[in-house]
Amino acid sequence: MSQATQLGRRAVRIGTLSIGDGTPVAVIGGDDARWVSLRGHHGRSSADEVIGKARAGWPGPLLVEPFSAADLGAVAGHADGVVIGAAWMQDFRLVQAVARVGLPVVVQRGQAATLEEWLAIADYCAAEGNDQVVLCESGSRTHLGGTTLDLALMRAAAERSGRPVLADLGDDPALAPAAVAAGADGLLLSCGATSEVAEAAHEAASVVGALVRPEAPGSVSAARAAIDRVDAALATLLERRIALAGTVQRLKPVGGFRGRDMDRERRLVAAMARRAPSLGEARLAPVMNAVIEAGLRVAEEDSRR
Ligand SMILES: O=C(O)C(=O)C[C@]1(C(=O)O)C=C[C@@H](O)C=C1
Repeated sequence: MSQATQLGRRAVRIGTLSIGDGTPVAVIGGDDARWVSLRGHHGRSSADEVIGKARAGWPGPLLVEPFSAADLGAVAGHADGVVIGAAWMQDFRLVQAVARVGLPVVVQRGQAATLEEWLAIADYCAAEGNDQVVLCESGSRTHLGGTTLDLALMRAAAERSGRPVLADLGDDPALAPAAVAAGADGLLLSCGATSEVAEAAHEAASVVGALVRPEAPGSVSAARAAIDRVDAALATLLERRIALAGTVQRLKPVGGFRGRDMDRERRLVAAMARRAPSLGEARLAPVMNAVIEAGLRVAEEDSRR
């Protein structure tokens, strides 16, 4: 997605969390926001109790998936946003009632819903005067069993609607990097996601996000947080580069500082300068010299072990 398309999109605020519009990829069910589902309780638990407990344990942005419209009073009192669950997506009365609460709405795509049907639910909310809608791709039933995420559909929803989109990863962070690369503004984890799952999703959001998503921070702290994500990507790549440079040293007839190939170094700096034109060859050369020498030192230390 081009930066222009991204910046032209309608960001949605859920409590203190902003989703879309040049903001970092959010992890919901992780560090950025939490959610609870009253569906899991089959409407048997008191909404007030379940939401109150969630609120007591988490001061940040909180979303709630209601079991029915009867829960919406409690939701309005304690939550920052409402999730319309995939199984409920075409319950038009519930959708209408949820939209009227006035909180931001996350619309999960029903397992068999088409793009048109999904986008129509967002329009339903807008027709009720609530345009704070985020679309969440929650997967379709397929021959693989369970549900299979359709990241192309998620991307099409973002492009067609201009609304922020989430990828529902449940308890499996394996597709987190792909979802971020496909343009997800946020990753939705299951309500009970473990800290390992949340950490993996957060890592993908930071590292892959830094590579593929331009951000538009508007404050020093937001710009520093964006720099931290870029540094996380840089460190990941540097670690990988050190390992590969070590492999070359072992494979070359003469490795280490003695086998240095300055012509190769000049060529790689020139190639990098094409991707980093603001630095250019002259400024990149000392940076890469330091990186290469650090790699050679690590390789020589490793060879002595
Ligand atoms: O390509 C090589 O021959 C390497 O040894 C790798 C490497 C590098 O880190 O990229 C390191 C030293 C050489 O002078 C050139 C490049």
